[in-house]
Amino acid sequence: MVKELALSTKLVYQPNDDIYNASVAPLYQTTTFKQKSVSDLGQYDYTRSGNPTRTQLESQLASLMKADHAYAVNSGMSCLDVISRLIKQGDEVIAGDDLYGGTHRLLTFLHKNGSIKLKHIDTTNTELVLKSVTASTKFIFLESPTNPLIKVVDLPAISKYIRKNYPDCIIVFDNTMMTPLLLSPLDYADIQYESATKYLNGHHDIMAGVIATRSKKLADDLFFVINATGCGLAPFDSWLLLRGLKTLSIRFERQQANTVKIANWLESIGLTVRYPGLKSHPQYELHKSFNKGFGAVLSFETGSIKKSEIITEGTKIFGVTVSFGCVNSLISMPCRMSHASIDEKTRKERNLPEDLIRLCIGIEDADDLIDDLKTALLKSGLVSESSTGKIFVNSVSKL
Ligand SMILES: Cc1ncc(COP(=O)(O)O)c(C=O)c1O
Ligand SMILES: N[C@@H](CCSC[C@H](N)C(=O)O)C(=O)O
Repeated sequence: MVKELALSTKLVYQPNDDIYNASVAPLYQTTTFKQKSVSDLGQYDYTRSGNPTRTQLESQLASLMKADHAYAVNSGMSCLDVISRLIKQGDEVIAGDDLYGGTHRLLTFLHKNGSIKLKHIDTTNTELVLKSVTASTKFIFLESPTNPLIKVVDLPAISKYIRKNYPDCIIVFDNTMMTPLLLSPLDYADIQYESATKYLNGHHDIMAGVIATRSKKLADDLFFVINATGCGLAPFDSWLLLRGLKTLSIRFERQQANTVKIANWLESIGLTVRYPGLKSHPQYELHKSFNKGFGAVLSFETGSIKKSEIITEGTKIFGVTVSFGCVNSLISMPCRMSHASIDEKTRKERNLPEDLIRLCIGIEDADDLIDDLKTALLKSGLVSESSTGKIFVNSVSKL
């Protein structure tokens, strides 16, 4: 039996069949392909329908995602747009109530249009999910750990129940936070998608998304929409993503190691930190039971919007930036930035704290990052430094 290559090898080992044996897959920066005859299209005719650079990327992504079919599109939101076009008018859809703000925005738009019947529920409450899914539920949208509250969804339990009782319900999983390195969602879900803008590319220089499935029927339907709407990833962006993928494993390893160190430091000074790699996380064991790591995003509250603003704006190495997965460390206030598309009333209903700070850790030196945070925390007055250099939280005042 041939031993399967490890993901870290598959990321850099990208064989291609270039006629000149180029070490790096060539970039086919072309819109059209000449045909042998009017009736013989050949493999490619038009880049919206297919392009060799995109095919190279898609076959690598399929292998990484343990999928039979993978498609590269022009953003993570395009993935959701394509998938949502498979929903038939009036179909009931269940979605988590702590999904990424843009996901909430598009699904809510479709609901208000009357295209879908959407129920937002707390999908980290497994009992509630099992009670809420019925024969009318055609799609369920899940994400874990959630962004930005870092709550864990019991994907294996939910999948087992749905597959046994409602095999026609399509389980869609957004794996942006974990990447194929830490989780293979297709072991549990019918469709996996990821914003490749984040870790897969890793350098914040392209927008991209990936949709993967093991079902031929779903793959055909997804491809139809991608070709019909024209959201396939452009050749140059496909080429850049192929390059970014090569360092995913090494980047993510460093990002996680830094995050563990920073999460422990923040906890040690008295803050309550949301990170599934901390034993204090209420779902630490659950997360560990089906993921191979903890990721590189954490969040914490300060008890004061003003202090959160001073901390966020008071860092130097951390960029005040939306998004995550970049080699650079980023700091943000989700309610003002990435999740501002969720209105204030809904944020309140979903217990999304307005003072929440999200850290997305990069590959810099962890001690430099801690020093940067220390300076900003001291500036905000949230923490003090003792004569022996010990940092401690003063008190978490009310909002
Ligand atoms: C979890 C998650 N899914 C999907 C998206 C959408 O991806 P993109 O920005 O590439 O459209 C984002 C962020 O934007 C995200 O955080
Ligand atoms: N203005 C953008 C905000 C993008 S947020 C990107 C990312 N998913 C994150 O969580 O930071 C928008 O309106 O979508």
